[in-house]
Amino acid sequence: MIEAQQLTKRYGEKTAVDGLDFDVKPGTVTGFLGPNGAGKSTTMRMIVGLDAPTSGSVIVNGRHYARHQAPLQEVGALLEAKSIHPGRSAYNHLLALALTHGIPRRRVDEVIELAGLGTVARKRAGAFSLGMGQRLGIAAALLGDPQTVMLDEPVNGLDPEGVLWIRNLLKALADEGRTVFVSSHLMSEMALVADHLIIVGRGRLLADTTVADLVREAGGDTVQVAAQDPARLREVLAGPGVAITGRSGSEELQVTGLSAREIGLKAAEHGIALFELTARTVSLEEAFMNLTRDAVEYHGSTTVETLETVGSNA
Ligand SMILES: Nc1ncnc2c1ncn2[C@@H]1O[C@H](COP(=O)(O)OP(=O)(O)OP(=O)(O)O)[C@@H](O)[C@H]1O
Repeated sequence: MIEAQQLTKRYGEKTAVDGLDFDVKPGTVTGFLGPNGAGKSTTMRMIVGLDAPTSGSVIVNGRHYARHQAPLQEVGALLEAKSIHPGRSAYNHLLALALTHGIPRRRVDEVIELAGLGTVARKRAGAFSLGMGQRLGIAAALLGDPQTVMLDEPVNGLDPEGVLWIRNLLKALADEGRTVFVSSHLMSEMALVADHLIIVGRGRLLADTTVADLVREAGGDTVQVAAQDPARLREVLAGPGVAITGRSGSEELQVTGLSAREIGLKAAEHGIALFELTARTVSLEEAFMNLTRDAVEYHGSTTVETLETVGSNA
């Protein structure tokens, strides 16, 4: 469990993290999202005591990181991959970490196996590809068999097989009851792996929600309908949990609370002709863009609207 209370970090004039309150709970994968410069890495650094908060606090498994007697056995973190002596082998790197933290030697072999590094474990880490370096960083994070695992951009540099491996690993860690906190810019990946999301922008909390709720709030469960007799269709669709909007005089309606299939069946039952029946799918990426549009620190020259137009023509 990670608990942040009014967590704040200022660097001179710059407020990198601004009064964050959130809990990361065990047993689920929690995604940590935000545009570039939103304060994710600074928050993660404060969680493991690499940066001190200007005010507020963050505790892991009930204590400040530095107060844990065996921190590697409490929190495993991947913050910067490849912060490894380039001349040392992966095995020796992990062994040195294990020996200095009271972790048995056999655990080194276990995490090497777990991270799929068996064939390269005796090679110099300096010659590792980005993906191998990520795997080694993850092996190091898991070395202490920690209750809380925190990974900053773990899929960065991994090939498709590696991405799948990470996805399964994160889910398995959460299924074992661990707290899993993971940042990524890859929304499609987050949609597949995370149950819960903490979203920040300009250091502030923008959302603490589930993937499903975020997508739903962005209009992800709306069905667009065009009918010959929209007034009659409104009557037959009305019911608990169903919301229908549409301009008066227009044959188009937007319906939430019913699937396209349910609407089609009801319309057929009452002999109402439909001209359109389209389930609106909103990706996590679109929902994220809607939420963070005003919090993006580094704007490119291409607007979201342009991207969407290009996408729909493709
Ligand atoms: N040591 C520092 N000194 C001054 N400013 C810093 C320092 N570290 C971070 N910042 C600033 O704090 C803000 C938050 O940075 P941070 O790296 O935490 O964001 P992030 O969400 O991890 O970004 P990214 O997605 O690009 O990795 C940025 O504006 C950054 O420039």
